[in-house]
Amino acid sequence: MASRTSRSKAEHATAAIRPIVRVTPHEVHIKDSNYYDEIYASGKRRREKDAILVAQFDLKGSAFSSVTPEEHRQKRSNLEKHFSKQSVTNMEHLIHENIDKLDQHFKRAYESHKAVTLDAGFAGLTSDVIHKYAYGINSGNLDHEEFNEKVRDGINGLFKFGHISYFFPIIQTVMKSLPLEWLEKIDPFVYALRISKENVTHQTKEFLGGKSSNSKPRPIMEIITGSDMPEHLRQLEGLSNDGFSLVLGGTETTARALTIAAFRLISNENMRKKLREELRTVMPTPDSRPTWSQLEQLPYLSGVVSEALRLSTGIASRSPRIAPTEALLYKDYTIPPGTRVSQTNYFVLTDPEIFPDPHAFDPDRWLRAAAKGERLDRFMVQFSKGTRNCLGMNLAYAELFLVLAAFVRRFDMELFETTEKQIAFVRDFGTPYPDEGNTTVRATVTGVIKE
Ligand code: HEM
Repeated sequence: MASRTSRSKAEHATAAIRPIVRVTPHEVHIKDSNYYDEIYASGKRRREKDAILVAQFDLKGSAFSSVTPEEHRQKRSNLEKHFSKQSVTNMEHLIHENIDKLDQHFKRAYESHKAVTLDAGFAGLTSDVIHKYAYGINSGNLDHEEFNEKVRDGINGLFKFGHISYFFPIIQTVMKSLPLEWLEKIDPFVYALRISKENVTHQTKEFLGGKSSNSKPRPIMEIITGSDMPEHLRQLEGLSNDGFSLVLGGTETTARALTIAAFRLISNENMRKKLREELRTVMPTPDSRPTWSQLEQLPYLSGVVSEALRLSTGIASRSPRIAPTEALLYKDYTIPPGTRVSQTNYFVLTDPEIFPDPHAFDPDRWLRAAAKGERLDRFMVQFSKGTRNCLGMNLAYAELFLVLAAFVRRFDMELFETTEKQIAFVRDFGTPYPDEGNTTVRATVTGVIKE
């Protein structure tokens, strides 16, 4: 399959005439890490998304697809409180329950000497957590013997299909009207996308009809579809698409960050030992269950999490903003109001002026920066910035801290038939992909830590 955008092609294109390039007739790209906050601004500085660009994802009526700040605020405020730091802290037990399941997989793999596919395990975990939190259902990925290798098919479908439907919007209507059995044969990824969307719509409809999940605490979608919510917000399409963006956003990005970290930690024994020693302070035994808040205090683990987020990139594609009433000033340039302006997150996250030797996974860079009083976190744009930043970032952080702590404190692993090639960012389909297939890391479990 042809790649959507080759990373190196994009790098060369923007490097040639940096830092400001008109990348399409309607969009200006500014490659300057210090200018990011101007484009992705918050507060009173009005920023909109582009209606044509968001339409490619077919998530009508959702917070993600809102164009104006007013519409966005109304939709997002409904969801936001469930992803505050406090709310995520309150649902930590859900993450722990799924870590326990992953743990059992790794212990069985140790006994059977079979290789485990870590990326599928991590995507299974993030998907099971968000399904339970948002819908109160067990999506059961971690109950499969080999995890659920197909868990990411729907997401792949969305990103790959979104690119085509951006240029040919009519194709969305065609794909929706095709019988499922035909669609399965034509494109298994778009088929998986339609199945997951139909499931989410079905669940949302049931909640809107008054069904109770009997889950404690009540799942987010049950709360926001409740009869006590304002009627104009209780619309099936918008709510289903909000639920679908949670499920989509909550799976692949965090799983990829976990996979990149796992690859580096398995490959580097010194790093693993250093982290394990630090973890012993809050995990006296391998089975200890530290809290996210305890783990966040650990400087080396924090460095590992930051490097995982930085080098996994998050969203690879450009996501422009429009300042509808403000002319943006960049050096000698005045960008007229209404222009799409973007900056690719990857360029900031690997800017050698800010992160020397940018492709090295180096948790210590965070400790060195802190000792010098440097604020590298200002350039951590993987969750974007401003009013349209990531809704689920606290959940992503909690999962990263809790899963990586258990992974390193409890197991030793060796890579199995996996090289840098399988984790490299070569193709951009919304999130980064290697040359072929998904980001994949396979490993054998060589030790279960006893003390
Ligand atoms: C490492 C993990 C993650 C990364 C790197 C990430 C990255 C991002 C980015 C860059 C955006 C802005 C997209 C844009 O410009 O349109 C975004 C938005 C969003 N993310 Fe995440 N995300 C992550 C995890 C999550 C999780 C766990 C959830 C689920 C709860 C989630 C749900 C969303 C939603 C719903 C939006 C749309 C927010 C809005 O427009 O108001 N993300 N994410």
